[in-house]
Amino acid sequence: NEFNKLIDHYSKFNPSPLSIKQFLDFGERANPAESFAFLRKEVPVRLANIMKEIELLPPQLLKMPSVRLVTSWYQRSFMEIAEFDKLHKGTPTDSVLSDFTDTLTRVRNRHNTVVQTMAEGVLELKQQHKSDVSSEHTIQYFLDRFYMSRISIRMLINQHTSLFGVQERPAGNGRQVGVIDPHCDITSVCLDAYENAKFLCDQYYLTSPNMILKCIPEEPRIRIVYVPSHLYHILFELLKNAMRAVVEHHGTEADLPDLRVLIVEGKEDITIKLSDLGGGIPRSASDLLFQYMYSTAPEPSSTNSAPLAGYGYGLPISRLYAKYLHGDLTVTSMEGYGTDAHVFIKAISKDSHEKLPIFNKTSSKHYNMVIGSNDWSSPISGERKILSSGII
Ligand SMILES: N#Cc1c[nH]c2ncccc12
Repeated sequence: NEFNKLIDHYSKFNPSPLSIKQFLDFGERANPAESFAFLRKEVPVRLANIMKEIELLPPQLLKMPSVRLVTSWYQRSFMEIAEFDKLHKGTPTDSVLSDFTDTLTRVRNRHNTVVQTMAEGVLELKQQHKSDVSSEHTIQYFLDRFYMSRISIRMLINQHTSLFGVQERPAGNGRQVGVIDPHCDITSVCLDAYENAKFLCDQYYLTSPNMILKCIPEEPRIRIVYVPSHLYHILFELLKNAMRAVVEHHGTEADLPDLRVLIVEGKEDITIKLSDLGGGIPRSASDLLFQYMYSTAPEPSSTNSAPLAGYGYGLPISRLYAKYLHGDLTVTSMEGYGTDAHVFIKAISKDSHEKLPIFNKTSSKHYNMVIGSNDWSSPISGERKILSSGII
């Protein structure tokens, strides 16, 4: 039908990753018509690419009420924006431009609860079906790409609406270009995140660890071209987890060991190390911190759910924010001692391009991949070999 033909049409195009420099140039030129000309095609292309992957999900997940709801939001948003691409070729009038910006705002608001709604879908699946290794792999692979796609589309929308939208949002220090700060001061974002995580920690535990922050070099202050709200999200999540570990390991009456944050400016990478003496977790558990299937647990009752409770989806999503501009996030624990989290950010803005999922044969292979038998020994000895022709 018309809808599927449109999805197939736009999914044939690869998403076009923008560099931070291009975002800045778009912003400094402040030309809404140029932004419109790019977005009216690029947003449907990115939506169609991820919608083709949604179709490849295990049927039992697709049937979940929450997943059906999210899928309906994507379909409606795709049609609304593809409409502009179809109807308004050439230079847009002012009213078309303001309608487009309003539509982008409506789309962004429609999708505000996508993360928790998908988590509910994963929970529904876990409660109705016994999860197996290959569907866990498929869901992990899909959700990383699905949430990365969502981060990238919301970035495009936020950049356009903050530059050209009616509600003047003079965010940040007034020198921001849209949602980007060309001189983002890492130390001040870190102090903001610490103050807010400390507030939550004090509110729940009536105590919280101090933070010692060190920069190398100390002067001049380390600044990057970055999206402050992304950096804040990452650091807030890591600081909450570190505080929770320290208070729960030492107890609320103890003299708590400080959190230590070290920010180092290298030629290629800027690294933020966040160390705590919160007793760490065993290696067997540290991979699980980033597993969506593992991190999805029934919501604890609202009364006793500690604001720092659970690791939820905060860590996997924080890692995606770091990866979005070709950085990374790792968590390394020494059980019985504490944990180091590292956030890696590209130091050179010309190395900062969006990292986007692409729907193609390679990505499709992940959805019908059956995890074969083990090619490494496991504790159970004497396992029989299984060949395609049967048991030997
Ligand atoms: N992110 C993060 C963490 C930072 N410290 C931690 N301790 C135990 C488990 C997770 C963490």
